[in-house]
Amino acid sequence: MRLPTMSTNFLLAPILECPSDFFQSRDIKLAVLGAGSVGKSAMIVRFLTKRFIGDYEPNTGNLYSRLIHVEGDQVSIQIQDTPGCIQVQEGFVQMLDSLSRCMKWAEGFLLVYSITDYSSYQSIRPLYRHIRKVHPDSKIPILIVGNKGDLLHARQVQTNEGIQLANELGTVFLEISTSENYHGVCDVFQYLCKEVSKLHHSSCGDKRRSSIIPRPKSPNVQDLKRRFKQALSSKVK
Ligand SMILES: Nc1nc2c(ncn2[C@@H]2O[C@H](COP(=O)(O)OP(=O)(O)OP(=O)(O)O)[C@@H](O)[C@H]2O)c(=O)[nH]1
Repeated sequence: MRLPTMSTNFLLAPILECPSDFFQSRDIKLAVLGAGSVGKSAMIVRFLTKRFIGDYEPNTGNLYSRLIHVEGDQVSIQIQDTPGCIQVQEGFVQMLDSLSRCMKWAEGFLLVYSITDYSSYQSIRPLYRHIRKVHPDSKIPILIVGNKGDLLHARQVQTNEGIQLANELGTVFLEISTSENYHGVCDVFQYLCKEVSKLHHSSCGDKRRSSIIPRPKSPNVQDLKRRFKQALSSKVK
């Protein structure tokens, strides 16, 4: 097969410079964080399998990869489950190195507390600040989730407190029950995937715009005629 000649190379150049993910979307990388046994693993498994599985080994940080549909498009997602052993001291998060690495890696975050555990709610603000420090770009999507919404008799965090916190931090908030409502869990992940995909598309648009090579100006017709005449007259001489 013949390779493209110079002129077709010129046409291809701007396209080849665009990263391949312009045509095929990149993986969506999400992290689920929360202090204590707030239901992180249960939420992820519920979203990916539709099943609520009650008992998990204390989580050491599983990474889940799946193909899912977001607004009709198939996308590949990776979800990092994280250990709940996050300590908050004087408003600052103490965490393992692996968790810090995960924070850098992720492009969208679910911050989960349990409505039955006030201290898990109190850790959301420091976690949020930590993410903002790692990602100073304010666009990174973060969603606050109050889980275990079915355990009303054991409620320690009022729905209003979740809403207020989200308003204060400028994020979105949802109260859900992983055990009782698959759709709530699904909404949470779908929302985050959509937000991350929007960012992918806008960043690819920016890269594409900056990678387009300006097209050389084509000589105008008068100029071509003049050069043609010149060439002819020099041959006649
Ligand atoms: N009633 C009720 N229980 C839940 C819900 N979500 C999770 N659980 C239970 O809460 C416990 C902890 O859930 P996990 O998913 O292991 O929590 P985790 O945040 O991953 O915990 P770590 O591994 O300690 O980080 C389990 O017994 C779950 O069955 C819920 O919506 N309602």
